[in-house]
Amino acid sequence: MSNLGSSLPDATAAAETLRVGFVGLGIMGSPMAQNLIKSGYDVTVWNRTKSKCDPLINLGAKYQPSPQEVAACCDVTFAMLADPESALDVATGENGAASGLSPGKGYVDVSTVDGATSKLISARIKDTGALFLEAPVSGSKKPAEDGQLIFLTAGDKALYERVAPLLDIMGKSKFYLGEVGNGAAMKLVVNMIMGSMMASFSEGLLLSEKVGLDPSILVQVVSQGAISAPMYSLKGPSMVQSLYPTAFPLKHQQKDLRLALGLAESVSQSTPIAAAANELYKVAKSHGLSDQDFSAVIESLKSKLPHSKTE
Ligand SMILES: NC(=O)C1=CN([C@@H]2O[C@H](COP(=O)(O)OP(=O)(O)OC[C@H]3O[C@@H](n4cnc5c(N)ncnc54)[C@H](OP(=O)(O)O)[C@@H]3O)[C@@H](O)[C@H]2O)C=CC1
Ligand SMILES: O=CCCC(=O)O
Repeated sequence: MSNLGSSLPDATAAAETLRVGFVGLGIMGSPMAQNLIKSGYDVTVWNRTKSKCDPLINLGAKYQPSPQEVAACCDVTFAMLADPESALDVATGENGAASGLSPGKGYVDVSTVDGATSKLISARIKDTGALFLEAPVSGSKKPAEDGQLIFLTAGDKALYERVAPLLDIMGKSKFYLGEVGNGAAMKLVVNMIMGSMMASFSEGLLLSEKVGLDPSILVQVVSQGAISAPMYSLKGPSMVQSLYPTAFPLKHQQKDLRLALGLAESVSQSTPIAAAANELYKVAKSHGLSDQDFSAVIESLKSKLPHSKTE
């Protein structure tokens, strides 16, 4: 029986009594934490850039000045960080969450990272006697706002069960995939497919235009056929206008392709389509499009690229 299972209150009464930490309040973390606050949870937040905490504090969240102090005063702490480096640092670095954890507590990392990073974080968290769950999400800014994310979890089953009511507030479904690393791998495979789909869609939009077709009509045709995907209907109209309002930053999509290619390499799986797509995202990054939506990858296929910038 886990410490967490024996020392935390029953899930049925959890909303009133469970103290929830949330560190990392970017595009995804902010709406996820907001949904927990609105559901009545006692939420304590931290973010590297403190000003991003303010809207949540105004909604009733408490604030602590470090991940360590968040973890120390909460039963369960969620982390939504940019990449493997920041996820590792916030969990295990100086004043990181691990230094505030102890038996009876839990740490849930919902960032998209590779399995090796997730295992490092897990080992450090488990050293403290706390429980660990990796739980990256499928779904972007709007699903995060609407509580419609898909959680891909792995790790301590007792923690999965304990936080299930919270995952149900932030998401529409959740998968428990066993050992730490499996959630990360599932997420990377999904985002590898997504990155290639977006690159291929970009080629189609530009080709249609070049042969004299209206790319807006291509978007409509695609949306009614077998290759229809919400992503094309959602992003297509703005891509046609060369507009890329950020929901999923391009730099994160390229990070996910890079990590997925590493995963494929580790098992000698051939992934030439994803490798080609990754090159397009790298070109887009080198032209200053990192913080635009990942649909801006289309710009890397245009003969006139936006103003160049070295990153
Ligand atoms: N946006 C999306 O559609 C989706 C994103 N994801 C994944 O979720 C994660 C977060 O994405 P998203 O919210 O979009 O990203 P953002 O870039 O909006 O937010 C990143 C967060 O990480 C923090 N951060 C970055 N570097 C550090 C550091 N060195 N130390 C401490 N904190 C740091 C940022 O803090 P600060 O505010 O100070 O910069 C911010 O809170 C990523 O792993 C991404 O791949 C998963 C599903 C969908
Ligand atoms: O990691 C980002 C995923 C975005 C999405 O699933 O729409």
